[in-house]
Amino acid sequence: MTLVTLGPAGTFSHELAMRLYGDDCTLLPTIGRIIETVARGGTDGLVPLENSEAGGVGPTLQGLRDEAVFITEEIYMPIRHHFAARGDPSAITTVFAHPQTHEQCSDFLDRLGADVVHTSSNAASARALLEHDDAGAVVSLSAAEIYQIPVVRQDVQNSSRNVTRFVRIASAPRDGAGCTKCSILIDPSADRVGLLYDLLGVFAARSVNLTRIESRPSRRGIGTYVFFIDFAVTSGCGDVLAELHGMTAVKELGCYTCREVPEWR
Ligand SMILES: O=C(O)C(=O)C[C@]1(C(=O)O)C=C[C@@H](O)C=C1
Repeated sequence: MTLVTLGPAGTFSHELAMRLYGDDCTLLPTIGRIIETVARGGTDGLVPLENSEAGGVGPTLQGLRDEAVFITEEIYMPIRHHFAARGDPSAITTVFAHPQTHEQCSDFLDRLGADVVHTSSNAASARALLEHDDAGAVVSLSAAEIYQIPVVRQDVQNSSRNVTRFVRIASAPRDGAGCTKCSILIDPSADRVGLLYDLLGVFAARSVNLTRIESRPSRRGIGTYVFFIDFAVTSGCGDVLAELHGMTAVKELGCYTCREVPEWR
């Protein structure tokens, strides 16, 4: 089966897809298109979900909310960013960087003081550099190698423990075997006193451990939110889901296995 992930060649998503699943990848330019393609069926996808420094990846959270896709595996990968430049690095006035990368390398980029131009991926940043003699770009090592651009400074990420959590997505949920975590999206149609307290109380009452909660705008106007919730698989999970369904709108985003990949090089 071919796997769809973020292109062009040399993104972290592409690098991880090749490490885990081999060469058979279809590369698309946006996360939104990857998720739409997976929802149509026939292929799985690999997308970034959150980063230890920059938090949730907006287009992935949006796609999980809007499309009929399910998480089937989560993968944690350490992320190292490098600064590449053509020409004199001290004369650079423009740097190409993906928005997530910008946040993960904000200390370095702020100190550099150049204008940051956002791109659609780290590989797109490397490609943009090919067309500009006097610019810089923040790129992955694979992108620097593929597009043959010189790295002038290694490891420009804010934190040496920079990790991105990727998810494999499919058009159908996986069966429960071996799953360690589940994700849901809660969309409370109306705000009321104690709503979040009541929702979280359902987990506490069954001793189910919440591993993440993230609120995102509902897109129904300012001040209304939806909640992305991850929780560990334990015996009380089925009861938690049944109870939540009785209280509010819940979208089940899948239960999945977990793996961590080591730093590559
Ligand atoms: O642009 C890439 O290389 C990607 O694979 C995307 C992405 C992301 O959006 O989080 C993946 C890993 C890093 O956190 C930075 C960028």
